[in-house]
Amino acid sequence: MRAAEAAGSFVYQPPEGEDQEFVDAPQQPETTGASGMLKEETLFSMAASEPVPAAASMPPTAPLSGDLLIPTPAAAAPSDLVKEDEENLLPVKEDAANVLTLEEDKEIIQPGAKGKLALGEGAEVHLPDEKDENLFPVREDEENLLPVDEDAEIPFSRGKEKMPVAVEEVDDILLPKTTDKAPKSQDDSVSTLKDKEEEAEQQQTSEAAAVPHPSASPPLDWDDDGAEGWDPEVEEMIAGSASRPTIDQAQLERELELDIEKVRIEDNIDPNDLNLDEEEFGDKMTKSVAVLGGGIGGLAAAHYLGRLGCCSRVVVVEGTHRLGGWVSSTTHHDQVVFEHGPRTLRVVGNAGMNTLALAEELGLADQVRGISYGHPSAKNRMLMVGGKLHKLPNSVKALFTKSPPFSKPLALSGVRDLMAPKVVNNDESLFSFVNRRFGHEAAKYGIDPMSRGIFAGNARELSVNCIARRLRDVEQKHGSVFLGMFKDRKNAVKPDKKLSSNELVKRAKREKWVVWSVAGGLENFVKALENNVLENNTEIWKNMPVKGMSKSGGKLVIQTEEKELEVDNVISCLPSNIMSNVIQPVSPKLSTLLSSIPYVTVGIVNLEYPGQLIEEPGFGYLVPSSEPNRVLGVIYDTCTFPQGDRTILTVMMGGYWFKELFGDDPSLESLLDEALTEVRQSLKIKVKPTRYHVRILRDCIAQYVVGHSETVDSARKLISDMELPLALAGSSYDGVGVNDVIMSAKNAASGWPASTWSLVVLVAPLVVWGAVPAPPWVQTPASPCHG
Ligand SMILES: C=Cc1c2[nH]c(c1C)Cc1[nH]c(c(CCC(=O)O)c1C)Cc1[nH]c(c(C)c1CCC(=O)O)Cc1[nH]c(c(C)c1C=C)C2
Repeated sequence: MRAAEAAGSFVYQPPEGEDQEFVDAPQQPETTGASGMLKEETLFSMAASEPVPAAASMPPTAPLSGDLLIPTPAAAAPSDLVKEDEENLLPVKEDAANVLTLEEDKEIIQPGAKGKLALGEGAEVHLPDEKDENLFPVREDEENLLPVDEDAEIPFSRGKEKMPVAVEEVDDILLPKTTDKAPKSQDDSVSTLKDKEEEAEQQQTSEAAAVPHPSASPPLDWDDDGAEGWDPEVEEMIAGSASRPTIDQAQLERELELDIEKVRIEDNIDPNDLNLDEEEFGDKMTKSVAVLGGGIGGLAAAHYLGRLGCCSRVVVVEGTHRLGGWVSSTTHHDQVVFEHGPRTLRVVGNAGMNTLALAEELGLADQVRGISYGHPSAKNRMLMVGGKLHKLPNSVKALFTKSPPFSKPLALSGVRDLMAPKVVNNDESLFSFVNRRFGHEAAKYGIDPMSRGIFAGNARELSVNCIARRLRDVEQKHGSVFLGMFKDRKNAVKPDKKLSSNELVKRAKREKWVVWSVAGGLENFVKALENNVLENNTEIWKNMPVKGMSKSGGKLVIQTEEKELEVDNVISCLPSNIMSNVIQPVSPKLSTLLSSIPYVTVGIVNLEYPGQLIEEPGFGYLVPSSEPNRVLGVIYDTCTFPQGDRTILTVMMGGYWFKELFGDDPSLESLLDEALTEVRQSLKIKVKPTRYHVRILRDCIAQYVVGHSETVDSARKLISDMELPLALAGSSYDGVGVNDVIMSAKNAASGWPASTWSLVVLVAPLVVWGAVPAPPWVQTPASPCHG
């Protein structure tokens, strides 16, 4: 269960006869995920002639699109729309642990908003009023234009002209813990703070701002980081294409101990295939396993357990009515898809290949849509600096040319790295590392926006040791990153041979995909995973938030509101902040460690406009934290996957700066206003969106701050010392990307002790996202995006 999933959702359905006023009124209820699966051409090459339904064509009973914040006891509703009066609230029962349960299938009249609410998947609501007919007409006319004058009030402003706000909040109602960082000083303006920080950072050239973590242990040796043995029979087993192997455990152990390095380099082991020795495997045949959390990690863990066929019982325990966690897609009545969380998956690296292989296994091969290396979305990554969009250099030649906002050719950063002195430390921030090795601009316009695009986080706090460990390790070993990567290239993680030979992976290589998604939205991946897991006789308990855990002999007992579950093993794919509460009765120390991992909240606004409005096609743009813009970045969704003659954008905001910029509890309308202002000012899009969707993802991305590796290692060591039959998996520990989460779940399911090894995969997104093309040392044959 994810924090957000505890919130539940509902759909607003206006009374008959009123909805025809809305141009975005769907002709049939919107769906999420596979239930709204699209045909190939629908999502990715929707006929250009397909009109956005006009107001007059709307059937009277059509539900309206848009989402509404869910008023929960733990998270005060940030929208007037639901705060207005008590009667507007959904009928809920609040249980002992402050968990909101929605009474499904009920419709209630919402007097304040002239409509009735009905529960349903997709958390949709639209609150019409008399003025709605004026909103969002499809035809272009004067009224569609937003005022150009920046000071002028835009027609979306709250209190002026009431808009049919389509909003939704996904809140952590189990643990209303806010870890967003407040500004260091309430009195200091953001820019003053930034100026001071920049001054200090510019001076800091050879001194690392190493911040040793209180529990810091000596850095792990890279070479110990995950390579053990490999047995082809075992690999066959985990791949599901062989019957249960007979393994000579002693021989396997000898091989593991004697030749770790050789095996790793020459045979491309799949570390996930380890630990399936006969004894343990035989043992597992009778074991029951609870998988906590039905996000992508929990489902993947259940899938791999099912594939191993080694457990007597597998139960996925999910706290909400839906699966998939932050992966969430809405399919509208006209088949237009909005993504509210992750939307594309990387191909690069073993973790990338593993997800592709999983997609194939799930029967999704012909639903997969790849974006090739030469595609504008793959090539054109932009930065918004000084109110202007700057394309990041995307060729080797461009590295030797001065390209704004960089004041010098980027190649000079490499030269600087060759000369900058090595600084010995245990860990430091990403910003500090890049600043001292590659210079201030590389930090300011490179790692800073990248950290916002991946972690929605602050590069000045994220850990280099954890996120770009290999770069730091080679610096420590060889004194320079470039030199070190070159000298150390043999030790780079090799592409897994078995994964490389997967048909879908081969296709991705052939077609040089960089990223991919699934027709109808990424949530269809979740649905396919769910179906697969159910076929394997895994039980899925929904609406069953985990309240606590206790030990019973060698077993663990999972407590939910309704029942208890005693199992031999537990794989927790819960976010660490939730798991921290669950594990408290078993180990307060473990609970404290887990609660120390911070999270950030992201505001997501999907905007849809008629026609093609993007002048320079690309993936979208990121905004460095030094810029005054109030958003993290904007994604050009329909540049990546066109959906007919419309432009769909996603504006991302908040993250580390959420509270500082928007307060604890901003209204969803205010976030919509922020998004529209950004799009108007930066992209000069002045027409009204025809459809939009606002969502706040509370505590959605774990922040791997300086010392994170030590925290995770300590947590896992404690579990091992206490001999708890528990594995920690998911985005709190081994990487925040979907690929990383799936790999982490696979490791947990196969019993391979998770370690910081898997964090190396995090280097890949940095390259994918880099201000520079991948240097030769990361151009592995498994990386089709880099040829
Ligand atoms: C909820 C918002 C998220 C932001 N980052 C992530 C989420 C879920 C997680 C994430 N985003 C990316 C990565 C690395 C690549 C990967 O592992 O898949 C991770 C872990 C990269 C990324 N960021 C954005 C997109 C469209 C992608 C994938 C495509 C690509 O690399 O080309 C956009 C984006 N995400 C966030 C922001 C602020 C942002 C801004 C434009 C936060």
